[in-house]
Amino acid sequence: MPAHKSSTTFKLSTGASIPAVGLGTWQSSQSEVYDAVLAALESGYRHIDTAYAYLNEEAVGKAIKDSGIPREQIFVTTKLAAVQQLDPTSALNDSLKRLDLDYVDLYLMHWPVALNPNNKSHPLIPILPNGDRDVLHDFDFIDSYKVLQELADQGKTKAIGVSNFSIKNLTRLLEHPSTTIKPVVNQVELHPYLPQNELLEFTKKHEILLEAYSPLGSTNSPLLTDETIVKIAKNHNVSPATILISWAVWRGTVVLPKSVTPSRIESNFLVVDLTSEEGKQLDNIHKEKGIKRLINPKWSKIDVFTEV
Ligand SMILES: NC(=O)C1=CN([C@@H]2O[C@H](COP(=O)(O)OP(=O)(O)OC[C@H]3O[C@@H](n4cnc5c(N)ncnc54)[C@H](OP(=O)(O)O)[C@@H]3O)[C@@H](O)[C@H]2O)C=CC1
Ligand SMILES: O=C1Nc2ccccc2C1=O
Repeated sequence: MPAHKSSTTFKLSTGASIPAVGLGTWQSSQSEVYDAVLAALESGYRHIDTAYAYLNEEAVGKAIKDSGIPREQIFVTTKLAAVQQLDPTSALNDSLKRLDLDYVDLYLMHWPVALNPNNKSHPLIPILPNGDRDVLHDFDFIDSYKVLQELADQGKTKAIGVSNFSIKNLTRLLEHPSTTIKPVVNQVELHPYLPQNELLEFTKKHEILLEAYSPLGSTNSPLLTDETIVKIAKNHNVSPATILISWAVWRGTVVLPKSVTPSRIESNFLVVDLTSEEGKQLDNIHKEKGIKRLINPKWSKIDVFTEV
């Protein structure tokens, strides 16, 4: 089949459906994101990924409303920022107000880390005089996850999940006696230079869906000129981005390409059917190129991606 609009949905462990391709909105300003969300919804997207930390929830919500598409047909995710970890209830209430929605479909803990909300040096990333992030080292993500469960019980979010969780942190969360609602997804960086094979196997076993962030390699991506990806794209007469998005869906992960460019928003909603040979070639790129993690903020002494 030639390139076609994505119609794949996955099932969350709650039973709800989630469209495989969603629009990413990190680094999309309020004015850009309004047009981007409208263009995406017009192209057929029904899944938008935002976060308090992206400072664009108002415009995302306004575009959803102005699109005229019934609310229940759009899957909306927002996230609890590190600086909000001590009060998830107020954080979600405030996000819902900014989005002008009664509920979100998915609320994610953005990072397994808390930053000091009383340090006013920066509204999102407070820093200490030595320049380190003002991390609350006594914080335990188990405590804020308990509150996320209450928010799900209250219906303010249809589902809860996590982001940037390692196997070690997921295991601890799943095994903790206070965990009564499993996270439905783990949103992590995922592309051929960081295929996350062990995490994918682990999450499949636990019925947790992986969501691929920075699937195109984020800003100034080396993936878009990678010779294997370019060759497969030429075979299908599509852009390298379409191959990266198709590969993510082929592996059974949600994929969240960001764009504020109308033509890219439209083409990023297209997928092609990869042959198993092409899928394997994409799976194997990291063996030659090495593993490259693009997003790894410094959380003072904490390395959120360390497995030991
Ligand atoms: N949970 C988390 O911690 C994180 C979540 N995310 C989520 O994942 C989303 C995607 O990740 P992100 O880091 O934004 O990066 P992406 O991998 O989606 O890449 C976005 C970049 O690629 C460009 N681009 C988009 N489409 C194409 C195309 N078809 N051809 C060439 N270039 C293209 C965009 O430019 P332009 O916009 O100018 O078109 C932008 O510069 C985020 O927006 C956010 O929603 C991201 C990082 C961390
Ligand atoms: O969504 C995010 N994108 C990022 C990029 C760099 C550091 C943190 C983040 C996010 O939380």
